[in-house]
Amino acid sequence: MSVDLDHIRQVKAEADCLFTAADIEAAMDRMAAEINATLADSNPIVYSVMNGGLVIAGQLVTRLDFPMEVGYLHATRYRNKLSGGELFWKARAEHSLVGRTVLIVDDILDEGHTLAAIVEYCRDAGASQVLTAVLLDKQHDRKAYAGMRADFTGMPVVDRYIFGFGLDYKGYWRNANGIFAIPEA
Ligand SMILES: O=P(O)(O)OC[C@H]1O[C@H](OP(=O)(O)OP(=O)(O)O)[C@H](O)[C@@H]1O
Ligand code: HPA
Repeated sequence: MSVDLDHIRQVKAEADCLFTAADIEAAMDRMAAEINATLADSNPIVYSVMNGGLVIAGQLVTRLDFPMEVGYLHATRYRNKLSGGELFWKARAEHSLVGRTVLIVDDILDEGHTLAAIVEYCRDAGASQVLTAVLLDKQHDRKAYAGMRADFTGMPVVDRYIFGFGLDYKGYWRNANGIFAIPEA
């Protein structure tokens, strides 16, 4: 499928910056302090949820100062589209999860179906404790279940389609160093 790069560039040029790189750094510092205080003695496996979790997970783990294993899970619900569908698994855990503490790191808790399914999968695979960390928690009442929250959250974000710092717009701009919202129609 061909991509109109002029359109991709235009979306970035016209987007609203919701959080700067400095805002994100500060949020990751706060998250890391909480995670260091909570998980230091748990010998966890820390999983990035690909693709969106790649950027936050990479930068978060360097702030964590205790022994851990790291890896990735790949589950996608949006598949480069602007609204979510059925969860599609591309890669499951390589480690045995039996008796382990698992920390799942993702870019965003939006409706939460992705994280809910991953948590259920880790529990079913025998993990003794499954915790979740997200950079952003989108504010709306469409969560997978009422009151759903991650165990560690960086920042709340408004209910708009956003990109940057792992989040994509049509597969692009995961590399944008900030959180941006496409203009409202
Ligand atoms: O809370 P939800 O409504 O389930 O949405 C959150 C998920 O959606 C995005 O992934 P996506 O399916 O777009 O795949 P990607 O990580 O490859 O972008 C994001 O990275 C989360 O994993
Ligand atoms: O707002 C979003 N932007 C990009 N990817 C997403 N996945 C869930 N919500 C979003």
